[in-house]
Amino acid sequence: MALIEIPGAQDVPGGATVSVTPVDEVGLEARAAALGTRSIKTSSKLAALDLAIRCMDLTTLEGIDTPGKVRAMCAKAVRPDPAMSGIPSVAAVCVYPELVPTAVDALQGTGIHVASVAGTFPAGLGPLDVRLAEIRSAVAAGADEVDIVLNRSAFMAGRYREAFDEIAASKEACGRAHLKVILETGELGSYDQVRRASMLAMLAGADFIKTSTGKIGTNATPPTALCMAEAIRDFADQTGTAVGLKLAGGIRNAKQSWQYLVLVQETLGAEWLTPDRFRIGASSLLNDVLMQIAKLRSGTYQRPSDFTVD
Ligand SMILES: O=C[C@H](O)COP(=O)(O)O
Repeated sequence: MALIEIPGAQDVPGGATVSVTPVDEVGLEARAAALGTRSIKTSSKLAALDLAIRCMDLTTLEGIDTPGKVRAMCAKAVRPDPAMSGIPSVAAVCVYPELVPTAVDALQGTGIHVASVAGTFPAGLGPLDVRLAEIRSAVAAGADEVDIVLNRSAFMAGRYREAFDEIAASKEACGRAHLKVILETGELGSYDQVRRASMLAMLAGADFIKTSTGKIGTNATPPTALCMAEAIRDFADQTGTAVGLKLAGGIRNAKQSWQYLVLVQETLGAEWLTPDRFRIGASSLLNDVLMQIAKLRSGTYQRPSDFTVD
């Protein structure tokens, strides 16, 4: 059982030195595959899809995003399908800092959170003072949640203290806003590194750990999600602190979302299946979830053209 060696980590309020056990790659992939084949009853599927919407960060992170596009997305976040009764609102919308004021204005009074990718997303390699200023500015504009990217350059070079200190500084810059730390697991190279990065981010103060930016070829995968969920479980066991899990990148269909819900329930328990502890970040998932709900309710498929664009 190896320890992350972060000088002074014991001084982090509420923190402790956290052990990092090596990951059994074969066993992890086998467990993730087995969880993915669990059959779910129709009534449970409807409940799972309702939960997937309530835990969704409806996202647009394109260079061509406009206030008009964000306003339309916010309307969909509040009422995902005005034609169907009983469809909940999503948990949050996620936008670039530039568009936070638009989202805040559009969502006023709805209870839907505004999340923003601050800190020179998606590389997260701008000067630290620039990254921290961007975080403060997004929060000042009304962001409730900030998604930053782990400094993989420092982490992969073994400069754990630097990566840790940057997350801790970002947490401080967030003030009242919640901090999500994107590990960009597709670039970390091994499950051991995913587990180490998860532990480091949690120890540094992350409120959520998140798989991916959605900007590289490898996004959230079931084994990676399982690896992070197990790290969260072990961190909670060792420190008493419950950190949330956000799965993001390439989650496009309802089946993926209920498979991930099963994985989280089986690993972390039902108490993690709330928007406070679980999120799915997605730009193109909501319509498939709505289509599956309509199909399960009526027995027939609707056409994609019956829904507004995600
Ligand atoms: O944080 C969320 C991701 O950027 C969304 O990725 P996606 O566009 O593949 O759904």
